[in-house]
Amino acid sequence: MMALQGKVAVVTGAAQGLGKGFAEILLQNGAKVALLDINEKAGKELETQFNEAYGADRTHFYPVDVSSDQQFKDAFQKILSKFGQVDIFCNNAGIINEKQWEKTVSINLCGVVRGTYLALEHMKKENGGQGGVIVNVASLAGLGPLAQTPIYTATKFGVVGFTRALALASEVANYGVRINAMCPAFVRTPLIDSFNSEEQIGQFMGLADFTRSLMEKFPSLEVEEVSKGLLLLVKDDSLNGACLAMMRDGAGLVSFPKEIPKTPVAL
Ligand SMILES: NC(=O)C1=CN([C@@H]2O[C@H](COP(=O)(O)OP(=O)(O)OC[C@H]3O[C@@H](n4cnc5c(N)ncnc54)[C@H](O)[C@@H]3O)[C@@H](O)[C@H]2O)C=CC1
Ligand SMILES: CCCCCC(=O)/C=C/[C@H]1[C@H](O)CC(=O)[C@@H]1CCCCCCC(=O)O
Repeated sequence: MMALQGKVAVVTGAAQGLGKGFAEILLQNGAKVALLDINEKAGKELETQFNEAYGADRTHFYPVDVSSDQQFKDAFQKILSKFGQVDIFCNNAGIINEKQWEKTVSINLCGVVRGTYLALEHMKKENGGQGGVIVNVASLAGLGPLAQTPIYTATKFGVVGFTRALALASEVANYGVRINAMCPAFVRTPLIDSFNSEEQIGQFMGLADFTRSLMEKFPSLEVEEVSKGLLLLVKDDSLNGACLAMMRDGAGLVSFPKEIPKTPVAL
């Protein structure tokens, strides 16, 4: 089990919702945490709140839009200057916006790739790094389709595929870095209001009742429950390439088929 005392973590989308919960559980377990978010006001307020609760200088906020390469790189350098190292990197920032779908891809998928490559470059043993762990936040919608949000679904399938491929690369090439994904069902955060917003859902608003019925099938999780899942993926040294599915009735590591299950067809 990886001990978190003295480790340095980075969490994107940390100003509210799941990111805030992830940052807090890492602080509670002894890590220092760099908070990254596009929302500067909420981020700075959270920095003050966390430093008061967990000790001065345990946390610092960096304003970053994960869809900007430059902002991400500049912040990473500042984090290294302040904290000296990065051991844990959680790519959590994400949005639902089917209307501005290219923006959604740039944040949910490209943002995860940007953060992962920055972290990997620093952590990789072949570059003189100390190893570490990266956790990418996907969704249950990265394992099965959510009809109301095809672009969101595509980005989350992308996050799962990217994570699994890179985890395999890390194993084969011995990077010394573990890369895992989280796939929670609905979680009680401001994000789930998006399903009722025409601004964000656009042409798929007619499917709102369908999503509502799914929410009955997958009752919302609380941030604190999902945060325990992050801690597991960070601490358990045996996990690389793992996808943790989390639902109200329990969590589990997803078993992916070794062979493609298929029904034969005549061609
Ligand atoms: N709430 C839910 O039902 C579920 C959420 N997720 C995923 O969890 C992650 C976090 O979601 P929530 O906490 O629910 O959302 P949220 O909307 O409560 O928080 C998202 C945070 O990300 C920040 N953010 C948005 N765009 C950004 C950008 N370009 N750069 C930096 N920060 C940015 C926001 O300012 C906000 O602080 C997302 O990736 C989401 O897809 C996964 C499964 C379920
Ligand atoms: C271990 C199991 C994998 C099971 C995958 C699964 O159950 C997928 C379910 C989806 C189903 O195809 C139809 C759905 O809508 C399910 C996804 C529910 C997504 C909740 C995501 C919420 C969010 O990201 O905001």
